[in-house]
Amino acid sequence: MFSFAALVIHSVFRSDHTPGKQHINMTSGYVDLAPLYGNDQVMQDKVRNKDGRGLLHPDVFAEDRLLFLPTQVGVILLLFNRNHNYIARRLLEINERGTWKDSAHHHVSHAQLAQQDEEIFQIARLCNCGWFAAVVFSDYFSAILGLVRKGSSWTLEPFEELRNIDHTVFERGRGNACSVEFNCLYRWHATTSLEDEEWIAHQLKELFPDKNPEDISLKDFYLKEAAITKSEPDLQQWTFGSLQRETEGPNKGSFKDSDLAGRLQDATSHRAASFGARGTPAIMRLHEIMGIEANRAWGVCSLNDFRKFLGLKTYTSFLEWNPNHEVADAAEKLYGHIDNLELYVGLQAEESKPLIEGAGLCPGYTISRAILSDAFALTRGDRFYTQDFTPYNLTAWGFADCQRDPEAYGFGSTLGRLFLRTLPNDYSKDSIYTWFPLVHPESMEKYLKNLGKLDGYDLARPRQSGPTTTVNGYVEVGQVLKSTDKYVSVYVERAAEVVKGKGFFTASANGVEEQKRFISALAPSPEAISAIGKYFNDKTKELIELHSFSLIGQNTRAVNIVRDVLKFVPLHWAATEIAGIPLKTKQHPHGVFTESQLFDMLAEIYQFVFLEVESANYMPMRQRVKEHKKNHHEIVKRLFDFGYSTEQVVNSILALLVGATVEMSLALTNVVNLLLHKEYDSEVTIEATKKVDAKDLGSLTAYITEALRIDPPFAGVYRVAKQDESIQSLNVKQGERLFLHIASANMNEDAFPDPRILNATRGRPERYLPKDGCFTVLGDELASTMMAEVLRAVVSLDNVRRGPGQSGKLVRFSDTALPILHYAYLNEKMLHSPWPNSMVVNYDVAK
Ligand code: HEM
Repeated sequence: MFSFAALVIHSVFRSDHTPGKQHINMTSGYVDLAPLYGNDQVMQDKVRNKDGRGLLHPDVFAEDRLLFLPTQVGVILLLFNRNHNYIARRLLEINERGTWKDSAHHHVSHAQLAQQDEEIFQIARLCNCGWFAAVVFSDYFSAILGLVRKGSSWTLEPFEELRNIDHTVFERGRGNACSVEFNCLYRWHATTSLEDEEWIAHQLKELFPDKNPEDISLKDFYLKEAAITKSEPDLQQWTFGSLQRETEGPNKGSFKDSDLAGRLQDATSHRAASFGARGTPAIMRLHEIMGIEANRAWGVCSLNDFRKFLGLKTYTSFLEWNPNHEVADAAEKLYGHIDNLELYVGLQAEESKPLIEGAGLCPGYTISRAILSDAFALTRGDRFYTQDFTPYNLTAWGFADCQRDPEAYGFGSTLGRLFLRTLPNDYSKDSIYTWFPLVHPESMEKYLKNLGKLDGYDLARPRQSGPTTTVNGYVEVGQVLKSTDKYVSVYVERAAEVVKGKGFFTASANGVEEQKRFISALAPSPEAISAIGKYFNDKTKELIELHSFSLIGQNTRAVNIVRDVLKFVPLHWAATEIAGIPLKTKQHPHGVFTESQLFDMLAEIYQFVFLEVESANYMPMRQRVKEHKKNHHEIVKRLFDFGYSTEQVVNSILALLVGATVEMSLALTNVVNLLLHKEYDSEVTIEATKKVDAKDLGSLTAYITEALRIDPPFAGVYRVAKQDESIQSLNVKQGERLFLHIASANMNEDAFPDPRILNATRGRPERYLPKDGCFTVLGDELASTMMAEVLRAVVSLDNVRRGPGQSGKLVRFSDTALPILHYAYLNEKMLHSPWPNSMVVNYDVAK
């Protein structure tokens, strides 16, 4: 808590220590992460890597004063360095305006690189500052106001547009200058924990080995500070708190994740001290003298003057200010009259607020009253958080990414999301250390117990999880996929978290048998398979017809093939034909769910069970998915009405609904996208487009197989090894988590000569890696037939082609942070999602 506070104050204060210049604040006075980015161009240039991607050097920051603070202060700031780089990488990958190029894959001139580096860097910086402010207004304020104890995710909204009573606009974004009084009331040295106190003692011993702490003078201190500043090494070499940078490997130059997490978790488990008179540790005597001297040099007002200014009652006696006789007497002896009580001492030694219901931080009342006004003024006055805080300036994704999320776990925690993003193997998805890092774990346990929410959290310190090994080789991937007894998926455990009882066959231990039984009931004969195929062909044509619109004066029609057709064909079949859930459409207004509602529910279940969920989203999504199951009483009821009698069958239907719809839609999208390949920037060459014969089901199926080799719906799958094994160069250990990168393995030159050529007549079907997803759920024949019939309907359109400009493109990007997604898309909230939502095609009709 107070280490984060130290970051806030270092963002807004940097008093010059040069004699005669102490009144100068050398930083901006805004919550702008100046300790990370520096206060001027010279310093900013030192932290930037400038290779065209807008990145910072790994694990650096600009503020040398942090090297003298307890280690965890610098560690939190390093996480903001990592967050900057995460954001910058995503900005380039998403490339919303299409103006940047990745120099790893394209030739880019120096001038262009410099310009794009500047653009990406500045946007990432704005977004990262948005994150910092979001932490201030979530975790930090929640602790200050005591909201976290109540389980509330409410917070102050200082940035909003407000009106005065006479309807004029209440000012915002008009600038800020931090007051000296704010500097004075924000010196919270009394809260230093015992562990940090020891750390300061140790540090002073190192700086002044020959002196007792009480003998160190201000002059000694300033001289030492100046000498250290002069001899500072390059900031890429800085280390602090005995942390060591890695000297080799892919993380060269960075600190070890586990070291950083260890320091943070230690700090969470250390108790802060309370505010109030005689609370500041003796070892910080000098720091306090500096504070008092600075305030006198600035000529600040008295405590009573300050209270008058704030509209508070002035004190009439020392005892009223602090009812502790010893403290009041001492102050009276020094200052004579209460009106003479100086501001610094008056604020720091005022009686502190008792820890009672509704109380939060518990400093003295005057500090607590003033701090919020100041915090409000300095953030609301910042144009970057008000008028200029727009999707235009931050990009749509960046703007969405840095919003405080009241739905986030930990009652809307932002720090938890930051930890899971930047230290993914060292913070766990449900630990209280992750979601309430500013509160002592023992206290948090009590609060959660009172709220009846202990169940949702793990009280233990997070355990480290091993990193995943990515397997790219064709032979290795194939071998692991085939050895289903030696390498298991984690779907079973995932499904068990949200689906009660047996029968969810797509994620169950004996799923293959169950699946076979189910499919033989569904499609017992070749005729039955043909009939289902016909349904898919008819439905595709029907949806195309329904959603097409004409272009004026031409015999051209257009349809959003992804949003209105491919997304919903499999859904219609599974919902209405199998589960008996009528969909709510224009023609059937009394259906149960709209197409999108059902798609979104099924997509979330699919993502939760089969895909990788961004760690910070895991717990909220788990909750929602459980709710979907509950809300599914309608589906379930209908299934029982339909004649099913056991939970097992209901679960089987759900498994089918989930496994045969959303992923098939994505696969179809990729196939159609390749089919329309023309005029599209791609590395793939299409050899056999003309050979796609709408009349020949076999040719359509071969085309689909080849298209999905080149552009599979997901990049790969996860497996866990049940024992040690060596496969060619791969040495697997029992318990190791493997990510089988199927998309890479599919590009193997030996198995598929000229792998980037889409050639539907390759033959040698055994060379294709085992198909996953809907092919496993429905069986190869049924799934292939369904998809081929959809494709047949699309290729039968006369002169089918991409819609003009952006409308005809499948806008997507690779997201290296979620490797399982071959491509990611921006959803309607502008956050990344595995599911596509738009691509327009045009086709001709007779006049
Ligand atoms: C426990 C570790 C800390 C140490 C060792 C420490 C040390 C110092 C030192 C040496 C100064 C310079 C004094 C001066 O310039 O007059 C200072 C200033 C200051 N400290 Fe701390 N501090 C710590 C924690 C905190 C915390 C938790 C806060 C409040 C949230 C805080 C607030 C301030 C403020 C506002 C200043 C004035 C900064 C300026 O004017 O540039 N400090 N501290």
